[in-house]
Amino acid sequence: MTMTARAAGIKRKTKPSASSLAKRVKTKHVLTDDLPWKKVSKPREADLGTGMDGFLDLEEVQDVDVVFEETEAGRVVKFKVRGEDDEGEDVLDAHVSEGEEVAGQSSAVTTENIDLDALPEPIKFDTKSLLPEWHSFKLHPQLARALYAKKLTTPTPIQAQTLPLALKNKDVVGVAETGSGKTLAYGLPILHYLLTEAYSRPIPSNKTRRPVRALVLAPTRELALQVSSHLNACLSSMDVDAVENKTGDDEVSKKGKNKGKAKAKAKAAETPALENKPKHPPLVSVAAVVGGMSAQKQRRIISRGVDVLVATPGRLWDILQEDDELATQIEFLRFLVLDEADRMIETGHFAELDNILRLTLRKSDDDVIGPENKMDEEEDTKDGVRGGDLQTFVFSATLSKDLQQNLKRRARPKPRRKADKPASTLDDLLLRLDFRDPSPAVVDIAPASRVPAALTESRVDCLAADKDAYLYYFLLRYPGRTLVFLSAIDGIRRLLPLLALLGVPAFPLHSQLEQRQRLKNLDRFASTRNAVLLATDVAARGLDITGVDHVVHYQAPRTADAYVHRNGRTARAMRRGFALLMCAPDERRVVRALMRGLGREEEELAEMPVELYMLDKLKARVQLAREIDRLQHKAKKERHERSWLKEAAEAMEIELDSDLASDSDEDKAPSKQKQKAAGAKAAALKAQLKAMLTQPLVARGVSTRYITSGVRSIADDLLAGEYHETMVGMKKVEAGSDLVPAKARKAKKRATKAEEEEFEEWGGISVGAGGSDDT
Ligand SMILES: Nc1ncnc2c1ncn2[C@@H]1O[C@H](COP(=O)(O)OP(=O)(O)OP(=O)(O)O)[C@@H](O)[C@H]1O
Repeated sequence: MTMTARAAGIKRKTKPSASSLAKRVKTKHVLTDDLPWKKVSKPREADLGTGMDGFLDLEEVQDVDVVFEETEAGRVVKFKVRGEDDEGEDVLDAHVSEGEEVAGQSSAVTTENIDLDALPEPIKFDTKSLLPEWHSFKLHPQLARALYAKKLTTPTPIQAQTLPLALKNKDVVGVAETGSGKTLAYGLPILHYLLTEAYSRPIPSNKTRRPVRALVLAPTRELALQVSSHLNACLSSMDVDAVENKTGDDEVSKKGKNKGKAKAKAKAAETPALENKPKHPPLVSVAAVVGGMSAQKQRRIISRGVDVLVATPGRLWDILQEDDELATQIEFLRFLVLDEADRMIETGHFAELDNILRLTLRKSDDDVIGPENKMDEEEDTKDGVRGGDLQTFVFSATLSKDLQQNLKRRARPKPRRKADKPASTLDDLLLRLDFRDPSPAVVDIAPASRVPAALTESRVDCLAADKDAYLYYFLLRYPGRTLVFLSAIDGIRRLLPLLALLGVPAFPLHSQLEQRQRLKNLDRFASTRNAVLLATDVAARGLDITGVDHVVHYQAPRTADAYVHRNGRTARAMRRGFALLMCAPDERRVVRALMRGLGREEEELAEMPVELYMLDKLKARVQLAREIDRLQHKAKKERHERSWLKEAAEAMEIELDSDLASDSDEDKAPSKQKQKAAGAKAAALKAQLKAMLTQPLVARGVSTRYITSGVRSIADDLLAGEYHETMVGMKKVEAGSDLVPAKARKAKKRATKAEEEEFEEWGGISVGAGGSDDT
């Protein structure tokens, strides 16, 4: 019989192999965690999303009998693994292995045909000629190959400045603008160290539990999964090879006469043909441990041995409380990283973070009992820093200058006793970090304004009640991938059906969604060209979503740091990006304060131009969509209340009063006729909206019949390739290219103050039921 198991809520049945049944001779009892789980590919038809390592894994197990045994404690389930021979654990390991990859981690693979005493086959890569700008760092060839394959030919400034320090064992505090490559700034030195170590010792058996050598703590699950997958990508040789060969081919076809040279280059990479070689366990493995996903599976992965553990503090602390061995390993870490440290104290996991960090503090010599399998420590010292000791990296785009100064000045902390009070602020926490380095290096290359050079900022002043229409205007006016930040989940829930009715593809992302759904929505957003992600600040930090064109602050963020990080989801890795701040009259003070917090003036933000004539047309659509949504919401609520009442009465075996059971009472339960009428009204409004949506939106003074006539000729736009398909008569331009400079805006404001006041008094459209701003 074959047993199937649930991983993140999915079941799958598989048949046992005929051979395994035929050869069945022995059985042994094991725990669920020790069963030979094997990853299977995600079924496409299940629409589970792609591209997020660890998002949802499906595992199956074969040749396992499920046995129910009566014990004193009651009936218990036991699993029996059938084996072909009597080699116990070996048999189990061999099953676990084949081709398994879990949570972005290449896990145990069969060690059959592998000479465990041999050193891993060295990798060669000609960094000097293929990646000259990385050459001086002398990174492990496997990393150089990965960088080459990913076409990361030049280190970013933060990488260039922190790598030499980190590679000399120094503790590093790195501050650089969002999207500037901080992950690799700390990831490369860690992987370099671990790979160098792994290639200089015999291939490890998959039976020994390797200790965790590096711990990366990140504030959100998505960020932890992203970091894990980012680091894994640097270790995945197969991927590297594929792209590398492709790179060679591309060069051949592109350069034509340089054919021979390009081929020689590709050859210089000297990619070992890995496909037909026996596989050994990964020499360095990276895995993520985050909440919202199977804790059992994460424990299993850790128990198999992970070199780099990327974790959110909450889940890691849960696991640590039950896993003494892991707790000991954390005490003897080689690398500790706090990614987005300043966010971590806001997430409600501060206590867990503090607890985890306490494990990394130096103990008095009497307390120290190293883990059995602790690697030999290096004894060399570079720049006064002893190798082999814990090395700490703290990275963020926003760490205050004061804090950096304090870090530099700080005295070496004394080991703390357990009874010490926990830290309560970021400064407190960082100052209590046990840097082994007497003078941690602080590299702060964030621009003073904290605005990446490639980001264009802008604002639009509008009434809170008009924000939906302004957002809709923006989405139609500047198509692209837009990330909209709201300050409350209610706001997302309200806006989502509204955008759906208006035909705008939008996905939600907030903490009350299941993790599976969160990752799936991220995936869908990333793979849909003109989509909207409606998110709370859970998406503000660290997320590296390819091709986010715009960030919209539907509500002003509460802090300057939040503003910086939200904006940082666009304009990453030197790509252009645009951020729009929607500012209602009652948010002006907040906006002023947050701009001051950035050392800037409120007026510095240029204004996004809005064609009021076009906006009015959109307001009519929005108004209608709100009314439909209100009717649908009301009908749904009534249906839900009635069925709940009925079910409760049935469960209690009581009869409902006739006025509750029947539909006769006007106030409490509308008649079927009333319901029907409401349904018909909603349907009629929907038809009206549909008709509206099919009508072209034509700017004032434009003739669609005679394209060369009218105040604005659309023929010119057509010829110039600037014809806007959705808003006819408006130029198709990138967001940010038509901004009104702040000074001009000020002058205009003075001149038209009276006019503006009139506009504000008019107040735009009214807010339907449940349609208030969720701030
Ligand atoms: N040397 C490089 N050259 C080009 N692109 C790079 C380089 N290093 C990293 N990148 C890319 O830059 C993007 C942003 O990197 P990363 O997520 O590490 O930024 P970050 O500084 O951590 O941002 P945030 O502050 O928002 O967390 C990623 O897509 C990454 O692949």
